[in-house]
Amino acid sequence: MSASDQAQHTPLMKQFFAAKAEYPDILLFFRMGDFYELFYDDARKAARLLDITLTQRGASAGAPIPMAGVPVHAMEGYLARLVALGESVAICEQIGDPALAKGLVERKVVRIVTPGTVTDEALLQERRDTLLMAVSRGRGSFGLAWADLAGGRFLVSEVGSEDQLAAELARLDPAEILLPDEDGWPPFLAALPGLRRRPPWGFEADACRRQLLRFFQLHDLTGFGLEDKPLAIGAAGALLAYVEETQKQRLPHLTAIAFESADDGIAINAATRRHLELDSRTDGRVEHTLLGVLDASISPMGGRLLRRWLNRPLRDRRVLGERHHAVATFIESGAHDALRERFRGLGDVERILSRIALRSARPRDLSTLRDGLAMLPDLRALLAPLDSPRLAALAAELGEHADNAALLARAVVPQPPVLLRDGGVIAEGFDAELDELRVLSTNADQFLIDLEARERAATGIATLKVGYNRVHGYFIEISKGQSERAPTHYTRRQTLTGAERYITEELKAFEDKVLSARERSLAREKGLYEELLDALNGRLEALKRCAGALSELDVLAAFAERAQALDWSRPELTDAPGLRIERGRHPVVEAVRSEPFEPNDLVLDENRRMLVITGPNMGGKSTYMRQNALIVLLAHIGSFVPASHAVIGPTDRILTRIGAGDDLARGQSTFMVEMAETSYILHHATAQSLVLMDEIGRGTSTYDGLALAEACARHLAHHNRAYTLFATHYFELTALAEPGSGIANVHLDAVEHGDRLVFMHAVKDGPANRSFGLQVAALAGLPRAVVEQARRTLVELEQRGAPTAVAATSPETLDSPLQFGLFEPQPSPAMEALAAIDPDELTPKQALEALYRLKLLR
Ligand SMILES: Nc1ncnc2c1ncn2[C@@H]1O[C@H](COP(=O)(O)OP(=O)(O)OP(=O)(O)O)[C@@H](O)[C@H]1O
Repeated sequence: MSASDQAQHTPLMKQFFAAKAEYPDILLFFRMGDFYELFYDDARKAARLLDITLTQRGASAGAPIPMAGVPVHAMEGYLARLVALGESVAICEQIGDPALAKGLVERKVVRIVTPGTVTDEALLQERRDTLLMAVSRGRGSFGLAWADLAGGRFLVSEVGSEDQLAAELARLDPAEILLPDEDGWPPFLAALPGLRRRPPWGFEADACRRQLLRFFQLHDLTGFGLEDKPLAIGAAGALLAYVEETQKQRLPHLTAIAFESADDGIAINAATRRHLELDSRTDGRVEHTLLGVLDASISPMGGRLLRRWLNRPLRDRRVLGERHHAVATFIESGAHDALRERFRGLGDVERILSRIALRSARPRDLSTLRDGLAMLPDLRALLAPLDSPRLAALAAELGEHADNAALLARAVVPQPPVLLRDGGVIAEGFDAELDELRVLSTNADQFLIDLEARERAATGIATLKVGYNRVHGYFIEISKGQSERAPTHYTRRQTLTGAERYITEELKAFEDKVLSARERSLAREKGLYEELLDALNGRLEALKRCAGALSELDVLAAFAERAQALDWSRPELTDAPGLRIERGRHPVVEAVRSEPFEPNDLVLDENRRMLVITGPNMGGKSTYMRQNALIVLLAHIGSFVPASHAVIGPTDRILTRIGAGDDLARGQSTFMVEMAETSYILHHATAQSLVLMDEIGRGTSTYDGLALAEACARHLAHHNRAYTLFATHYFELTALAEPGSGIANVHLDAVEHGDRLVFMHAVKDGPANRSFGLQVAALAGLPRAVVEQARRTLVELEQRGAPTAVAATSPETLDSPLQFGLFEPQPSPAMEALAAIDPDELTPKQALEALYRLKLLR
């Protein structure tokens, strides 16, 4: 629509176009009375996304205007849906009172809601961070900044490759991503929801550095460890500019930037995260995930911290050792039960503090904070006798906060109303002036009752009433029939069908006094509330530390509860390379199964780096592999583990290749995905990595698959020297386990009981001897005729001697290329003789002689 077109529009639509011009890319909610209306393309888009009716509004500039609207009272729900879809919304309000406005009421965009910057309780998920992220780019490397505005956290990092960028995006799962508006970004980024392109100069390091210095009021960024990190600075600056632009207010709760080094965590790439189903399943559901089993935290902030920990296992054995020790201390003392009981009344202190900083805290936020702070002495007393360095440190971090607790206890009524608007939040006795104003307005009721009685007596009209209405104020009401008897000093104020309303000098004077007292009392209360927020903001840093300590205590207490309830044990993290797990279990499979879970051991060390795992389908190969990865992961977040004992050496990465469906969205076939993931593993696995390979080569023809699987196994064992669990259906690979090769065979088993197949689920040394593929297929309900046909084909194949053994593997031969010739039929004199015979040329006698000759050649 051109400017000249717009000139012909109605004044209202002109106002709309002016507001829309400032926010061309996002939806504009335009307040009109009890509705927020959307027009033109916004209306079409909202109608589609929110399933609301697309209508038309009159005509402007000669054409009807497409329009859709949402009622003001239901706005939060619609906003929540839009931000969940990655959409942003500018909210344009009516400024001033429409009743008083001459002509068009003034309107202004007062708030911008974007998926990554929301802080309203109603728009956030309780137990999941909502992150805004910015990504900057250098030569082959990237700077990342992410902020959790609702939690008051701001972090940055730098990564050296697209793969690492993808891994970080998968880990952090931001709701909104800011990218410089340039070409050449990897395709996986373009597909993410909540993507927002920003001018590239906004990511420029020097300008961003200045901006950060201004925002944090610093002289240099060394305190944040950022001085030599231009990419991180560029991302942080771009992020901050966007936040300031959209929030239109101060952000005192962003007090620092923390640099997160990738080396501090165990690297887990996007595929591995998906395969291990840490906090969501491949089908997107969250039940039956590791988080589902592990998260026994009570407060929402504890839940969020636990999820953060789970997604970033650490390598620092000192930190982890302290966590394990804290969990053990809880279990020994039983103190976690009492602590958890207290936490039930805790509330989301972390987010409340952010709302206090952003000045959007509601009265009940303050009472929740008050009750939380009042708990601190009790919590500290529970922690005091415990002998654990981490718990002692957390008790100190909690702080005293006696002054804050006392202030809130004095200031806020025990159960405040939802909104400050109607008053009644600040407690009696907190402020003398407020108390006085309140007495005035409360005494009003008695005054009116007295007045009514007096006037009834004076006039003799028993039905005379004193009342109040918002437009006309106080009045004396006399029914029509009696109105003749109204005294002369009554001035008529309003005539109704059945009654007349009057005012008197006395009532008017009273009205002025009371109304102003009520107004002043509300204003006073608002002022006091603001002062209260100021006071709390002055102590924000210490309060935030307290919230952090509360969250961590909640998580550690939850670990203790889980360890006890599920019979998990304290893992041992050592310098010695390798992995020894006794009676390990899969935490999720165990939780879901009704029958008992069969525990299994695992030993991997310098001389036993790879296990080739064979066994029937459904035998438990995948479960066994994953349970070991999950045990390693749990140990590295500070949790106990589902095993009777686990000793775990240094681990830098967990890498998995586990079958999943086609990645049709990215146009890749199953085999392509399989090979891409395998390639990533072969390029990244080190001698400290734990690698799970499940059925490599299954996605292609038998020979190709076998050849690839074998070559990958050799590479992992010899070049990467990673600790590898290699599950396969190719029995040929069991031949890799030669003495000195560092490779060993283990297998799972099943036994047939008549028609039934019983899976033992126990991992035993050595290769499997049968696959039971047909039995499992029959169990799965394949038609009997098909299974019978398959059985006949199998017998034939076995008689023909289909692929059998791979060359024996010794360290010397590990490097040699795969010998394809092994799989081809060996030349045999009998076969050659047979090929030379033409049956049509032979007499019966010659045929018989030929047969005798062939028998001799065999
Ligand atoms: N140790 C165990 N104890 C009890 N049940 C188990 C155990 N391991 C596996 N199971 C059960 O067996 C099922 C199949 O296990 P899993 O998927 O690991 O088999 P698989 O050998 O990888 O099969 P496939 O080769 O078909 O992929 C699991 O869903 C689980 O219910």
